[in-house]
Amino acid sequence: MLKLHDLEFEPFISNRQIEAAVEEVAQKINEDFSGKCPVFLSVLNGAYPFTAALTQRFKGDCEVEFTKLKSYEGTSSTGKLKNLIGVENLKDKHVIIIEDIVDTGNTFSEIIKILEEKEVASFKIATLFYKPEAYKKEHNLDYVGMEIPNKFIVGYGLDYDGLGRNLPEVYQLKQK
Ligand SMILES: O=P(O)(O)OC[C@H]1O[C@H](OP(=O)(O)OP(=O)(O)O)[C@H](O)[C@@H]1O
Ligand SMILES: Nc1nc2[nH]cnc2c(=O)[nH]1
Repeated sequence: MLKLHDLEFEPFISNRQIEAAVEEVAQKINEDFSGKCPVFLSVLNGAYPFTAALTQRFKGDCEVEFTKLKSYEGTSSTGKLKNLIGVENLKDKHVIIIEDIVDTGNTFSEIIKILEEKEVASFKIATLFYKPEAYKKEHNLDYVGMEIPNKFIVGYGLDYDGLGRNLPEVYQLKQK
């Protein structure tokens, strides 16, 4: 059992399972981007462990950039999105957006809108976790580590009001 602030969480996905999912995504990206020099665009804060694990497995030249856009407060999506920072110099680049999780898809679709204005050569999305039951958008997700049920999770980059990002495994909110 894990307690963060006022909430209790229970173990859900082991570090081993996460590593296996990262490996699978990395293999596909290596196949698709062989001989190319993609820009991995990591969406802070949550994507930092996935970004490190994924980019270290990339065989070849690549760039790694970081961007930030906030949409979540507490345990539910607020739907209010802020601006994207750090996306200069992407013109004519092959961009792979790295997310820790795609939930409603609001964050991802906002990023797409902004990238389309940046005249990138192409873009794909790689997300470690995906909640198909919560996803409200049409856009196809290119690389998905793991599909999960529509439950609030923490760990491996994901936080509950600032806590839990450092955990090497993932926990889910405990049912009351
Ligand atoms: O698909 P959505 O419903 O938009 O949710 C996904 C987003 O929520 C989390 O970010 P958050 O805004 O909590 O910021 P953080 O990564 O700094 O915790 C996560 O990292 C995704 O970017
Ligand atoms: N910590 C956390 N952030 C999220 N952002 C979107 N979905 C989630 C989730 O399940 N957990």
